[in-house]
Amino acid sequence: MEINLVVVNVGNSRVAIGSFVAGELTGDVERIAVVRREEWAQAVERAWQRISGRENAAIVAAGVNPDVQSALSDVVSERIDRRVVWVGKDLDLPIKVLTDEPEKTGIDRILNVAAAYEQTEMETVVVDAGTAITLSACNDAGEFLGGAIAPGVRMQLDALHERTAALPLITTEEFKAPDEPYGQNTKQAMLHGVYHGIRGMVKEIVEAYATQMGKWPEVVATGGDAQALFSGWEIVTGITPDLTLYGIAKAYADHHIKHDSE
Ligand SMILES: Nc1ncnc2c1ncn2[C@@H]1O[C@H](COP(=O)(O)OP(=O)(O)OP(=O)(O)O)[C@@H](O)[C@H]1O
Ligand SMILES: CC(C)(CO)[C@@H](O)C(=O)NCCC(=O)O
Ligand SMILES: [K+]
Repeated sequence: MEINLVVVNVGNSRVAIGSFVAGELTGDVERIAVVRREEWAQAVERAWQRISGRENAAIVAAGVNPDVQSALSDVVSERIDRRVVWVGKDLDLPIKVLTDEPEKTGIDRILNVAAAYEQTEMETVVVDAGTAITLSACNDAGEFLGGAIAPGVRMQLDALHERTAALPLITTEEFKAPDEPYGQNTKQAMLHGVYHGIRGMVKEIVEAYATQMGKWPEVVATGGDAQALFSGWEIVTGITPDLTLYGIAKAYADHHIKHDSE
């Protein structure tokens, strides 16, 4: 079956939109703030125009943000006269999820692990540095084990500024590895706290999971802050920008392989 899809990940801060044409993620992925509804609606329409004439064209989405997800469903039915195919609701999850309540585990985390495991085929930890920073682990059979949830970069920087009198706002563009050994001014000191704090957390948690697993896992990073945080770091095996979108496409392909022959 040829895969022609618009894939949409509805996050907490941004909507990510990509197109798979003949099975390949083609063209730029657009990331637009969830509040800019008209802009992301137009991006979905543009993405649809790339694939609409093709075999089995569909719009497949996943999300962790119910209000924006229902806005996406409305936009797609009004402007494209299609129904969004939702992973988890209309499509089976692509991996087995061993958490206490799988339906409450973030679908982005599940899809990240599914997409990463497809490449690694071994114990894997995905670090998603988005609005929240999540770690999500699977065993060597690709089963989702659980993980960790912590505040993301933007959230940490905003909280430091908003809840103090003296701390400045650091913009996303300013966020990078600190270049002073001790943080000799306020902004450098904040970068030391947030940048090294997150890397230290990731290292500590990966070490704990490696001990549990009895083996060092592959560590794959994704999300808006992955490059700034992890570029060139030996703990992270690779940075894959659009992991969740690959997970959405995989869920669609797996579901059809399983059900079309029935
Ligand atoms: N151009 C940008 N606009 C917004 N955030 C950006 C940008 N570039 C980098 N970031 C960083 O990306 C992070 C948000 O990540 P991302 O966009 O992956 O999250 P998201 O879309 O809200 O997804 P999720 O809710 O799934 O984490 C913020 O902490 C911010 O620092
Ligand atoms: C943790 C976030 C916000 C990360 O996007 C998302 O995966 C989510 O809302 N998860 C639900 C809670 C859980 O994963 O256990
Ligand atoms: K994300």
